[in-house]
Amino acid sequence: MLQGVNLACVRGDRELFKDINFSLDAGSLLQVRGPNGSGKTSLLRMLCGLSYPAAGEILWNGTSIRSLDGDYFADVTYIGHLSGTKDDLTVLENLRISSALAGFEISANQASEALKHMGLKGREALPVKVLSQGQRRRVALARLLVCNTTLWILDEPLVALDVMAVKLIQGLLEQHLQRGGVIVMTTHQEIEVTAASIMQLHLA
Ligand SMILES: Nc1ncnc2c1ncn2[C@@H]1O[C@H](COP(=O)(O)OP(=O)(O)OP(=O)(O)O)[C@@H](O)[C@H]1O
Repeated sequence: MLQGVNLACVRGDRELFKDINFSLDAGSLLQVRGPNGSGKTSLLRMLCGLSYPAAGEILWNGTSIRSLDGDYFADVTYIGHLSGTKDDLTVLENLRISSALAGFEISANQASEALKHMGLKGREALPVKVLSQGQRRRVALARLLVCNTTLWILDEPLVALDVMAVKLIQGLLEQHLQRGGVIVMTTHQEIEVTAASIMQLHLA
């Protein structure tokens, strides 16, 4: 499904990585690891099509993502390390608007259900600015419950989450993989996810 072929990344005058290769089939998870500044976020942004590799090619089902454009974006959910929530909008509005921007219009009821699942029942009408960091992260991650995409690209999804929320997200990741989804994620911590294939990519 997703292949990286001889990928290289240059930022400013630094080459962050080169000759990165991987191939992910349905049900596979790639965990990208490496020290701060090694290029994990840069790689994820490339895989989303938000930036171009300095060399190499990213293929989705055998076709370069450069030539797929909108068709590729419709298959991808990206949740960055900054949650991307809007402070002055309510929790409910944040989820509905971020979903709509990603191409999934959801009703207020669907959003409420997803937020309840994420442990945010009763907070739907609060502006996001009054939430804790972990609660903001939950709002961002609630998108995983309402999207219908094959490829999830997640930058540090577990940061700021408590033990229960980490378990919840790990459960969601597992379900996605069991359904034949593909996940690329960065995390500095160990993850407990059972999958047909879990690969690690270490950036230096
Ligand atoms: N547009 C840019 N111009 C110059 N340097 C950049 C640019 N974008 C990123 N960098 C640099 O590239 C390096 C890698 O950044 P990146 O965010 O990919 O690292 P990371 O591995 O995700 O780090 P962390 O673990 O701290 O999140 C950093 O030194 C960063 O400052």
